[in-house]
Amino acid sequence: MNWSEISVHTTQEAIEAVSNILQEAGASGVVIEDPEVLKREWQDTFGEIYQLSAKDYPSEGVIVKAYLLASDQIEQTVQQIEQAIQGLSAYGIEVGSGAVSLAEVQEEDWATAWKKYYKPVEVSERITITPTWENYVPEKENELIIELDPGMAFGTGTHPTTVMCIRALDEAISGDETVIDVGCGTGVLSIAAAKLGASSVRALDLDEVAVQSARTNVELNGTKNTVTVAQNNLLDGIDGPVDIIVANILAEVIALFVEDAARTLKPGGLFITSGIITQKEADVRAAMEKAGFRITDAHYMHDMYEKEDGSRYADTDRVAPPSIRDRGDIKSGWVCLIAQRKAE
Ligand SMILES: C[S@@+](CC[C@H](N)C(=O)[O-])C[C@H]1O[C@@H](n2cnc3c(N)ncnc32)[C@H](O)[C@@H]1O
Repeated sequence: MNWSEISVHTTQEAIEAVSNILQEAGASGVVIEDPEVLKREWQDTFGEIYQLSAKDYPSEGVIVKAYLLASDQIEQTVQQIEQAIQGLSAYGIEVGSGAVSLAEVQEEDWATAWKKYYKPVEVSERITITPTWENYVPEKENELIIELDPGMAFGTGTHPTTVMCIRALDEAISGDETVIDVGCGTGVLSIAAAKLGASSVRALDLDEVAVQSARTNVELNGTKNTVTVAQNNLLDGIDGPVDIIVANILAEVIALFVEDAARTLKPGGLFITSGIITQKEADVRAAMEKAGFRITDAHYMHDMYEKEDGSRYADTDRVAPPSIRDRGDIKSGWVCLIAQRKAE
């Protein structure tokens, strides 16, 4: 399989905004080549492993890279990306040259590109995710480690939506819960649920590549006795009742199975959903309430905020300060909704 690698030469300030544009164009993630980060944190610690050299990073500015399946439409997509990037200056975002370049990569190169920039990250109170090729040593007592090799499936564990789901699982699981993970990707949420203490987890995905990847990662993490992986469309043919359903999937897809989720959960059970952009939050809330859920909590991670003067800025911490959230002027970002099935 061939992939198109789209590289954008831009500024630190524009990273989040450019990443958003690339994701809207269909990329499931981005790689950021930032010489400051590479020089400061990586060369000393990981230099030998990653074998970084000057050609790996730009001499000035930042390169944001994304990968899309090669297609006849790619030139057109690149033009749209260029226009969207130039349009950012209208929001007060300095994009630098904003130059966009295109290259073809083979599947093997793609895997290598991700591996180079993926490092251990503490995603929740108890869970740290580390790539399989890192020799990570736990830094605190009771730290739970998930080792992942994402390969071609979605789910390095570091996307804001995945992080919010893991945090919600960390809060919800105290021991012996039964869990279903709809759209498991690499299996990261299922493995997290098992490590946190769930007694049984069903990991489901429609995509064969994801199913294979999840199986590999479940085994790698020693969670095979707790997690079963299967190819399945949403909750079709799946029986409950279970304590928790987690689904990091687009809002439009959540709407398709919200009633099945209610059917498959125990009364009082939790439906943890992310993959919802803020603009779709109200629709998902309405669908959940109609299906018999009560929304008990909502978490947000944002890519961009609007200042009072109307200009926009990217938030590098990716967490909305309450002052901004309360003013309701968030323009783009992700939501994680936690809903409880009402007792009958
Ligand atoms: C955003 S990824 C989430 C992966 C992982 N759970 C995580 O949080 O990182 C969404 C996943 O949903 C899967 N998916 C999409 N539509 C689906 C469907 N109709 N039934 C089952 N899985 C689906 C995709 O293949 C993909 O792996």
